[in-house]
Amino acid sequence: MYGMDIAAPGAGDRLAEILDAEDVDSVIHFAARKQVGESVEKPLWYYQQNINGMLNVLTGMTQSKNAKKLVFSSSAATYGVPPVDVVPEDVVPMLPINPYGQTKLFGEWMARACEQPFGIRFCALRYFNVAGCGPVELEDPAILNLIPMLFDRLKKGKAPAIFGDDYPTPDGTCVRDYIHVSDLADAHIAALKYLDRDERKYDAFNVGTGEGTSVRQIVDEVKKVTGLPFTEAVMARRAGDPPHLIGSPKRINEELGWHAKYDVEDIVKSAWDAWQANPEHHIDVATWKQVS
Ligand SMILES: O=c1ccn([C@@H]2O[C@H](COP(=O)(O)OP(=O)(O)O[C@H]3O[C@H](CO)[C@H](O)[C@H](O)[C@H]3O)[C@@H](O)[C@H]2O)c(=O)[nH]1
Repeated sequence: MYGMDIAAPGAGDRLAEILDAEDVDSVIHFAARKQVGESVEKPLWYYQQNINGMLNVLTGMTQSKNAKKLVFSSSAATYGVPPVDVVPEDVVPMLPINPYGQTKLFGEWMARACEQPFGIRFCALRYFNVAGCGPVELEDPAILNLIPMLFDRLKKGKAPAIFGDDYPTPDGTCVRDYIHVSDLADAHIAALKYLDRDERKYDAFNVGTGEGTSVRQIVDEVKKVTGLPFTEAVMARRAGDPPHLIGSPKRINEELGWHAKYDVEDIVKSAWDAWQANPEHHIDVATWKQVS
């Protein structure tokens, strides 16, 4: 294990040394800032973090002897507000509506530009909304996305928040395509195998299910799974949120042979099991009361 700030000056040179010392042939670049709302508040910091991070990863790879395969964590946020309900990879125009999505789209361009001159083999996985947990020991302790944010409010006895219910969607709340983190992990293995092929038709894949779930439906699932008798609160919209974002999995199904195995119930249940297994997060369901 090597620790480093991938966005810091000189990180590319240091990375090249590590890649060669360990004889690495493939890189999965996960390290980035990923909060849509925060990116709207701090755009320059997002550009600094995510673009410099990608620049340094590519610098390290181009300088190294063997590290020429790259799987990049891209995002559904690259699509902005797509003109179709279920978005395929080749939809145009791609117009991200927040700095986070812009950094991911630009990251794809940067990697693509390095293919021909440096022999980088690249593929972008455009994650839709990753949630849930595999083994409970691998819980993501960060409270940065909808399901952990709902649990966190419950832990504090507060009403879980719905950010806006006046969107042009069936129940007025934002619709997303939720993908289990274990399915996402499998998609990376499939992508690495794909990069071994000399003939590759595509370099970007949605990691989605083609199914949309609204924030209110997730809240209802949380009620069912936790058994907690809470009342949610509707708050103001959050800046930078598209009304709906659902990914077509057709390309990744056909080209990579990847299919999602888990549904939204599995996602919420596995997230809750991991939350409850963590002593710092655990909620005593029998005595729980909503205080505000
Ligand atoms: O307490 C909360 C938290 C979130 N939301 C809503 O729930 C939806 C999902 O929000 P998340 O923050 O969980 O996820 P995002 O859709 O904003 O973003 C996620 O998916 C994106 C792609 O769609 C990016 O990949 C990004 O990194 C990833 O966090 C949004 O409508 C958001 O407004 C609430 O209503 N209440």
